[in-house]
Amino acid sequence: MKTHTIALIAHDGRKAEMVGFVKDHYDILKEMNLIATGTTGSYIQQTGLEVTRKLSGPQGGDAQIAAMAAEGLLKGIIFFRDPLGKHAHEPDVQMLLRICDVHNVPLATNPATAKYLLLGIAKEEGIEV
Ligand SMILES: O=C(CO)COP(=O)(O)O
Repeated sequence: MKTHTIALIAHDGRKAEMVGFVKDHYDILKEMNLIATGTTGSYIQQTGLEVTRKLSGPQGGDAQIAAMAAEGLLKGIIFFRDPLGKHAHEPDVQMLLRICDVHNVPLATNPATAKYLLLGIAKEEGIEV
């Protein structure tokens, strides 16, 4: 049974990067329960991975994932933010980042860090990589 859940989120300007990252780390990710914001999740599903989709970010998806982090339900979050874009739901984005720090939830905001996050979780959980 998969006991480790991670959340995947990407802003529009970084969705292609997220899909590439997911394809590159398919074998580790398929051993984990995946949660994603709505649109990011539909892209990830196209790679063949199973993912539970929450609401789209602007509709409250970041807030739903933050709630899961606060409840201790997530091993980590990979959130490829667009550092150059402006978002109507920026307060939700900031809230998610803050909740990760409050509850010491591993958070990666770029592929280089996300790789180490996945490798760390895999090692801790005894997943062969
Ligand atoms: O807006 C997002 C994160 O803040 C992502 O939401 P979507 O995956 O629905 O595009």
